[in-house]
Amino acid sequence: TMAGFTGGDVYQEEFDPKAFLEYFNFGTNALGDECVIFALKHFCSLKGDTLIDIGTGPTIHQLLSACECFENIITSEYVDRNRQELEMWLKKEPGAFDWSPVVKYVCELEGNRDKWAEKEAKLRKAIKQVLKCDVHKSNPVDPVVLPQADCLISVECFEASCADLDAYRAALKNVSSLLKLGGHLVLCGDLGCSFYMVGTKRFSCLVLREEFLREAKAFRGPHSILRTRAHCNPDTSLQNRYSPYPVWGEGILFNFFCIF
Ligand SMILES: C[S@@+](CC[C@H](N)C(=O)[O-])C[C@H]1O[C@@H](n2cnc3c(N)ncnc32)[C@H](O)[C@@H]1O
Repeated sequence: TMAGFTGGDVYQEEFDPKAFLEYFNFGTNALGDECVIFALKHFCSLKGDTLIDIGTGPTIHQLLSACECFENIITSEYVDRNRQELEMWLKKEPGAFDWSPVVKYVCELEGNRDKWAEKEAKLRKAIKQVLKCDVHKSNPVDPVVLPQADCLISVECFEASCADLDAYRAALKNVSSLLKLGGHLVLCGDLGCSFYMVGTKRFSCLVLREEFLREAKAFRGPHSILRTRAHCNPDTSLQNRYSPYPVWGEGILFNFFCIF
C-alpha cells in the first residue's frame, strides 16, 4: 500500500549496504543462491559496447558476465552509502565485500573456472563511472549527460523505487532516454513480491505481475524475451527458513528476466 511505501528518503537514511550484501553470501542460503543463479545464467547472454546499470545498489553480480562483452560499464545508484560500498570494492579497500564465491560461480557457468581473478580485474576496469541516479528524474543521472548506451540493465530497482504501476511506467520512460534506439533494456526481479528486508528494516516492493511486464514489453517493440521461473516452495514455513528475503507478500515467488 502507499502508506507503507518506502521512498528515496527512507533509502538514503536506512538502506544498509552491509545488511543487503548478506543476500550474496553465496553458499550460505540455498534459496538465495537459486535466485542469484537464475539471474546469473541469463546475464551471460548480453552483448554490446556500453552498458548502464540502473539502481546498482552495493552489488556487482549483475555485471559479472556483461564485463566480458561491454568495455564501458556505468553504474548508477540513489543511496550514497551504496555508491561508497561499490567504490570500496572497485578500489580493493579493506572491508569491501568478498564477491569471489559469486565470481567463481559465474566463471564456472562461462566455462572458465580458473579465470575468476582476471574477471574481477576486467570488471574493475570496465566500470568507468559510479553515478548518482534517481529514476524519477527525466534524466535519471542529472546533472551528468550520458551518450545513449547499447544496453540498460536494472535489477529489482523500479519495483523498489516506485509506489505504483504508473510511477513504474514513468520511471521506465525516464530511463529509456539513456538507451540507443534498438538497444536492449534488461529487467530482472521477482513477481508478486510486496516487500523485502535489509537487515531488520522493511522496504516496500511494488507487486509485479507477468501481465504488466508483457504490457511494458509491448511498448518497447517485438524483439523481447520474457522468462519467468517459479522459485520457491509455497510452504511458508520453508520460505521463512530459506527465503533470501524473510517473508514474501504472496505464497510463491517467481523470478523474472526480460530483455526488451
Ligand atoms: C533491491 S535493491 C537492488 C540492488 C541491486 N540492483 C541488486 O540487484 O542487488 C534496490 C535498489 O534501488 C535503489 N533505489 C531506490 N530508489 C531509487 C531511485 N529513486 N532511483 C534509483 N535507484 C533507487 C536502492 O537504493 C537500492 O540500491
